[in-house]
Amino acid sequence: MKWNELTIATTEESIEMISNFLHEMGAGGVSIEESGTLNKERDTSLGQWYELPLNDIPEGQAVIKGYFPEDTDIEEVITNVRPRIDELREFDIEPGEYTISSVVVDDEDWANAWKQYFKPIRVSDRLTIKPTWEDYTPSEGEQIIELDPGMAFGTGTHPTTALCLRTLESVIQGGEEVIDVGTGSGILAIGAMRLGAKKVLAVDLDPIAVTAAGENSKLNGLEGDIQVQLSDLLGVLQASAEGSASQAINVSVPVDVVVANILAEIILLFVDDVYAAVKAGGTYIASGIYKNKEDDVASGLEASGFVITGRQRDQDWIAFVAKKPE
Ligand SMILES: C[S@@+](CC[C@H](N)C(=O)[O-])C[C@H]1O[C@@H](n2cnc3c(N)ncnc32)[C@H](O)[C@@H]1O
Repeated sequence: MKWNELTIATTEESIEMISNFLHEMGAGGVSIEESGTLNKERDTSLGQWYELPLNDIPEGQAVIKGYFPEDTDIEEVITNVRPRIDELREFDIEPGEYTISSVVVDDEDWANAWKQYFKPIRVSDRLTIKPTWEDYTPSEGEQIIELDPGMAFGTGTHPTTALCLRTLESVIQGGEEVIDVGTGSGILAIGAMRLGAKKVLAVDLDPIAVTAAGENSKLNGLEGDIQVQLSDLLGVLQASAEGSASQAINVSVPVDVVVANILAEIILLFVDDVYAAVKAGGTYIASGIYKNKEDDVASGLEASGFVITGRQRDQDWIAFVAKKPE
């Protein structure tokens, strides 16, 4: 298979936002090269994976590459991404005199290259993410999330994912029913099960993610407990209530916990639907929120009736823990 490789040369401070834009616009993967990557801690890095710099990248600069399926209208992606990059200046993020270019590459050129940098990561007290191709012996009490993210988002290296896993660890007591919205590789659904949840309904709008999450659930022997559905946000719940869903869902709504690692704009779009889908006393973990949207999301959560009980932070990202009052 061939891919459109879209390369954006910009500043290090723009990496987080531009990587997210590329994911949102349908990139199957994003890679990042920046100056001095060799000296940086890999488990606190942003983006899907980091490459060692092949060229000399000047201090403070970065090269971000997004990989789009061959049939993508790449000119349209470029047209759409430019104003979003320019807008970063309004949030005090300076993308510099960035450049954008694209070439068509073969699958093999990139699809496997990143694997050598994806190593087992202890992401929280109890959870370790282990790539399928790595050998790893867990210590006592350590729970393993076996993962081959393929082209779906969710290796665990992104702060927004790590925040969700750490928060799930404090929220899941055992026996909960959970909905994971925007499951990507299925990493949060598997994490929730490893922490003691009873069942997870995992949804994503992207068919690549649905396939990856299904395969990863199987890899972990959890295909009977995690149901993966193609759904626009919580649309599947409505379809299920109306009797038009393709199959019965595996959780009883309202559920104990909803977790969503999606950008702030989307979190705000469906906050009332989440409120309806969570039990009184239940928890909503809302992640994917960049610092400039913190106040908007807090207001949106409170306006829908949630009480914010925690804000976890990692770098410039925030995950909210919100409770539905009893
Ligand atoms: C930031 S990734 C999170 C992946 C994984 N849950 C994690 O924490 O690493 C966001 C995911 O949300 C999915 N997504 C975006 N918009 C969506 C929507 N409207 N409905 C369902 N999923 C959506 C994307 O396809 C992507 O897999």
